[in-house]
Amino acid sequence: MSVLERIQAEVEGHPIVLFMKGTPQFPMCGFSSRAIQALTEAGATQLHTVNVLEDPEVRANLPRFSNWPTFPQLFIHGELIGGCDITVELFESGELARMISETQAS
Ligand SMILES: N[C@@H](CCC(=O)N[C@@H](CS)C(=O)NCC(=O)O)C(=O)O
Ligand code: FES
Repeated sequence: MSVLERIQAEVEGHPIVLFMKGTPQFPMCGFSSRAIQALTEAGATQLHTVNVLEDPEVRANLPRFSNWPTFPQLFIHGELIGGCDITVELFESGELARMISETQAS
C-alpha cells in the first residue's frame, strides 16, 4: 500500500481523524494540544489520532494529499476541516460540537 493509500484508508476508516504531533495524552506541540482540547471539550469520544512524529512518511506526504501544509489536521468523514486555528474557531462558535454530535450519532 502506498503512503497516499494508507492516508486515504485512515481518513475513510474512522469518522473523526486528527493527524497530530504526539498523542492525546502526550501532545508534543501546543497546536496539536489545543486541537485535542477543543475536540475533547466539543464531545469527541470516537477520535482516531495519528502521530506524525512516529510516521515520517505520513508527515512528508499528508500535506500533498490534503493540500494543507501543517499539523495538526482534522478530518471528519474523510474531508479536511482544517488545522488548529480552524478547529478552535469552530469550537468557540459551537459548530464543532454540532458537527461531532452529528458524526457520532450517524
Ligand atoms: N496555524 C496553524 C498552526 C500549525 C503549525 O504551524 N504547525 C507547524 C508547526 S507544529 C507544522 O506542522 N509544520 C510542519 C511540520 O512540522 O512538518 C494551524 O492552525 O494549525
Ligand atoms: S512542534 Fe514546534 S510549533 Fe509545533
